Amino acid sequence: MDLLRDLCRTIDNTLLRQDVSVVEVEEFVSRSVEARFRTVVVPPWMVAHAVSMTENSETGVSVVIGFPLGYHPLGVKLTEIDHYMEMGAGVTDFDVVLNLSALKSGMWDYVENEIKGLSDRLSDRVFKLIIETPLLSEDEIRKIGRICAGVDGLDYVKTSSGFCGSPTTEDQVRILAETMMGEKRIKVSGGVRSMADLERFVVVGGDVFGTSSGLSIIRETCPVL
Ligand SMILES: O=C[C@H](O)COP(=O)(O)O
Repeated sequence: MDLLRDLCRTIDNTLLRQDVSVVEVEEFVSRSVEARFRTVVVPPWMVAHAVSMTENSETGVSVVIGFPLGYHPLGVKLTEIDHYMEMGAGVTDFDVVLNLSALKSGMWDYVENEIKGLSDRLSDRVFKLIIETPLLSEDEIRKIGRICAGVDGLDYVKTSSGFCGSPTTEDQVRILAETMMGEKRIKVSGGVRSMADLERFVVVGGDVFGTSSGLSIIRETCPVL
């Protein structure tokens, strides 16, 4: 049972479908709190509700920023962040999508300044940067990995929004882990569907996992949950 508990503490259980109803989110948050998942990730307009539902539990709330495409100006992302900061410490984690358009344009200074600007604003929260590895070349993963490794206050590099059309692969995680050499933790997300997926990503360097299959993954081990 301890192993199962440790496993749940590595999972940000995610429900971000565009057409999800309030009732579905409520059921999802209740079950996630029972399972003691690390955090729940819900549509932004229901974050305040999730915060009230997770109060006094071991489960935090992650909010997504600039989601899912990431190409909002930095000022817009910061305004979004401030909106959730006002909800208090119950919004524990911020998962922010990087500006991939700037990255693909070779605007590495812009990219680095964006990450630093976000990190300054998120100094007292868990800051995860979504870099969308399925859309990046090996060189680009290495370059963004090196930048991320050098930014104080960035807690996790997260592989994918889960909305980019392709899953995260083991190779992408391995390259990222090699490049960052333990300087930042890695949240693997986008296509993590089973315990076997989770295990293969642990082997290549995943520390925590974002998945919309959290409950079915733990039910592989404990069917009563
Ligand atoms: O952050 C997590 C992702 O949105 C989940 O992606 P997934 O639906 O592929 O599990």
